[in-house]
Amino acid sequence: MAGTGLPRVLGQSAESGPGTQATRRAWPEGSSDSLSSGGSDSDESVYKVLLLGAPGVGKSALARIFGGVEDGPEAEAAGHTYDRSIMVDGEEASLMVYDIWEQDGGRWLPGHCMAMGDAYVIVYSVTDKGSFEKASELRVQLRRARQTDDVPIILVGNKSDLVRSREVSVDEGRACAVVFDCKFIETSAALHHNVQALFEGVVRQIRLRKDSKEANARRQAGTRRRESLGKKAKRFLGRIVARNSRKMAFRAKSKSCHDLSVL
Ligand SMILES: Nc1nc2c(ncn2[C@@H]2O[C@H](COP(=O)(O)OP(=O)(O)OP(=O)(O)O)[C@@H](O)[C@H]2O)c(=O)[nH]1
Repeated sequence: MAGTGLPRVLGQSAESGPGTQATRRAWPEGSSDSLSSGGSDSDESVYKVLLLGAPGVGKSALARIFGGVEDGPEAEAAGHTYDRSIMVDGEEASLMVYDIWEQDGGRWLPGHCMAMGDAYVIVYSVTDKGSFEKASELRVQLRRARQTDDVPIILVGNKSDLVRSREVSVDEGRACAVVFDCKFIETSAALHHNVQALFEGVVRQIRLRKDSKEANARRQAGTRRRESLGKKAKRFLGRIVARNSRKMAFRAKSKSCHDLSVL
């Protein structure tokens, strides 16, 4: 991502609370994502994503990369909330990423943080076993706080570039994700490795649940409409063509925790 310069600030969000500043940006040029000048600003269409994790694991570093904010004075000015639209699977998604966990002297209450997210990214550092244990605790807390909600949770092992000081293996991270029924990815904020995949994965996980809920509701209501043979054939072909689309992903049965494009 380096070398492309800072993306243009496209707008400010009214959602940012006192002490925070939201920036709306787009992935830099040359990225596989399309640039966007921001989608709808209505609350329902903006997915709230909260970063949780022990201090120093790289939450802010990941959030800043998402927000397109470089380290330095601009990072200080950017605050803790980043608002941005990204294209995922040909469809625009607006995300509000909150890096507010245990920030601003505890102004943001943990209970509030646990209640407000449409998705959660629990970060630990692969160089810090303690932060890995903390991630498990947070997962348990989150499960308690959102018992009835099927809210997407992605466990992130950050600092994967620090190979020599690694304390948590990939297998341990993956096993933890399987036990806690969440998704898993390793990232390096320092190298910008997998950061884009992480946030795209967040969008896919939110969409998959939405699709799943809608399908269940339709089934329960018994409103499956009868389709003509032509329509059925068209739909079938459409599915084959859109193999990588979220609709196909939704149908995929895999429970693989490291594949962020399936449930
Ligand atoms: N080598 C390496 N260093 C990283 C990485 N991510 C973050 N860091 C460094 O780790 C330190 C802590 O990063 P932050 O992003 O401030 O961590 P945080 O989780 O937001 O910390 P708190 O604000 O205290 O909760 C900084 O010096 C970062 O430069 C990474 O992927 N690799």
